[in-house]
Amino acid sequence: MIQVKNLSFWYHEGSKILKDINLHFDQRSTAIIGQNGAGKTTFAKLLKGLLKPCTGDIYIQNRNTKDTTAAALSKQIGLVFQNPNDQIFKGTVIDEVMVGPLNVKLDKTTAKQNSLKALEMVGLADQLEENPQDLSLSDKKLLCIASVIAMEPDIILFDEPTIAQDEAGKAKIKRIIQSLKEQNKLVMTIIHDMDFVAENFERTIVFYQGEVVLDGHTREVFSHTDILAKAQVETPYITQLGRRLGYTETFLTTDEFIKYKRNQNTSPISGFRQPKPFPYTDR
Ligand SMILES: Nc1ncnc2c1ncn2[C@@H]1O[C@H](COP(=O)(O)OP(=O)(O)OP(=O)(O)O)[C@@H](O)[C@H]1O
Repeated sequence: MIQVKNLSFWYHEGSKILKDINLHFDQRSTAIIGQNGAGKTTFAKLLKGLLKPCTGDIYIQNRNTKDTTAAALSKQIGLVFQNPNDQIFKGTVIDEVMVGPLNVKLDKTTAKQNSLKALEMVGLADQLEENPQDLSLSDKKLLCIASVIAMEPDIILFDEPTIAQDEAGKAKIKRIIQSLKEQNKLVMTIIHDMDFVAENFERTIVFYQGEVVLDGHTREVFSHTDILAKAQVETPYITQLGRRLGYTETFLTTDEFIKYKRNQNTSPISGFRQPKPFPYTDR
């Protein structure tokens, strides 16, 4: 789906933001993580074609981003910005979502059908005539997701989808991501929410000071606590809890941890005594 070859990028000569990145993206859902300023958003803008490599090349479904524009790549790759206000221009929800499909030259009927389908998917189908500026921040983010989905790109890249979302909002985004995966889309995200990464993404890539320091299955990546600490990235809460309890396993979800505990007869922590069942009998 995407090939990144020897990519380097700088905004100002002499201060490299991305350093000789080589990556290949297949269908696996992928999270890109790393401390503030590691170069993640810059990388996303390069993938979308909004910035061009200073050296090296990026191929989106075999199209070199240097030979095309971000607008022309819209059928291949859609970027949902971190701040919805960067992406909202129209006076009604339905008009806002139709901007993208019309720009990629879909006829009006198909553009409307795609937009209604996308709004249904994000749960905003009953607010077609609302002014986007009157929506909550959480719904504005869902609107921006719908605007990208309506263009039907094969690759959807989210920048911090869970910011400003409460638990219900996160659950909605989880369902949207799941549904996109079922449609064989490549779903990628830049994100600081490690619990969300662990629960939803098969592959994780860690950026540190413009370089890729870890790349692999999410469980494997979160098992490298030493490299993650150096890259100033926390592991998910449940992974930390498992480690602090003395387990060598890398747990990714609470359900996994509970299942493991239920199947286990003895605690691996030396000297740890299982609590005696009630009523206590040794007094
Ligand atoms: N338009 C720009 N001009 C100059 N420098 C920039 C520009 N945009 C970003 N930078 C710098 O590039 C570096 C990487 O920024 P980038 O936003 O890509 O990091 P990030 O990993 O996405 O960070 P965060 O997690 O805080 O969003 C930072 O040092 C930032 O200050």
